[in-house]
Amino acid sequence: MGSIGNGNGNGNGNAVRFNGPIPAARRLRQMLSDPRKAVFAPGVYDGISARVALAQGYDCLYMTGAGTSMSCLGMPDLGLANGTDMVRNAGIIASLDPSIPVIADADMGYGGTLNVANTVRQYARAGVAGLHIEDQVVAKRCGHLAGKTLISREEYANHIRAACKARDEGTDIVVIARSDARNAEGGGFEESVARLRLAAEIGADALFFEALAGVDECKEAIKLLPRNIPVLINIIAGGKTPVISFDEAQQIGFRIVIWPFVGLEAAVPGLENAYRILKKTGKPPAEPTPMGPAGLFDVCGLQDLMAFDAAVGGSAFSSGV
Ligand SMILES: C[C@](O)(C(=O)O)[C@H](CC(=O)O)C(=O)O
Repeated sequence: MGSIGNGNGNGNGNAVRFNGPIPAARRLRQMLSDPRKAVFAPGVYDGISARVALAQGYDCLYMTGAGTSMSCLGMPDLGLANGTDMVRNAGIIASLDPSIPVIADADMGYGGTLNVANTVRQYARAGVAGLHIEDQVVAKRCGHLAGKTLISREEYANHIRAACKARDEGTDIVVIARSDARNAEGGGFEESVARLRLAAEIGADALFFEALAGVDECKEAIKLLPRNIPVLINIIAGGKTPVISFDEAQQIGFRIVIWPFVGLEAAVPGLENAYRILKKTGKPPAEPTPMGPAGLFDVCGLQDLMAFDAAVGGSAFSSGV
């Protein structure tokens, strides 16, 4: 069982071995080991959204799977992004600042127990600090949509066991068990509680109760789930869960707060507006003041890259850009 805060995987003889703990995962475990503080993780969906969020000084990021599907494939969150799409995006985001832990959506682990274990290994190798695995079928959908189908409790238990066993091969990656039972066919509040308790017994490091409906239900969930294990709340405007602030979530007892769509909700109207104005006027919008290529590239680390080149004796940028 991966215990929050110890920073060690407990290797198992036959398994694939890694060279040592992943710093970002260890950092996330440290953050989760302080019961007085919740982890604040804004959603990012690609390299530039991660850059913009990092510049604001967050100490953790959340890679949204829905956002990955939309930004990388132009598709809604209907299980169309596969493991390869997801691990690639997660690796890009996690590599931008390896000292800042990234919690990444890993959907249902993309198949059976072997796929789940492989997903955990690949995310760990990509530098992801934590990931969540849910109990929907492979043809999944966003947790806040109707018509979700669950795998059985037994199968879910096997998947969480597989994720924990892969984690224990020597990485510190934080395994977050998610249950979508609350608003799925044949599920319900009690079923989510039962599944998350089971996941905690198996060895999950944290729990994600998807689609909690209402503040009272949030409080009830915290009361019913094991005290010694962090619980994540997923806040989406227009979703099932009430939009509460970080402080309110923390007060209720949540230990990880994610806002998957905060960046996308800002970006999409901005893009729509810019493309509309360009089409209508034949010119890009004058407001906000265009940043220009260097300004945009600065957001993506241009200055650091130029400094790196100079530090190793290069002159590629000696007369500026
Ligand atoms: C958290 C989530 O898995 C995500 O991809 O960000 C989604 C968000 C969404 O599609 O509303 C989920 O809640 O299923």
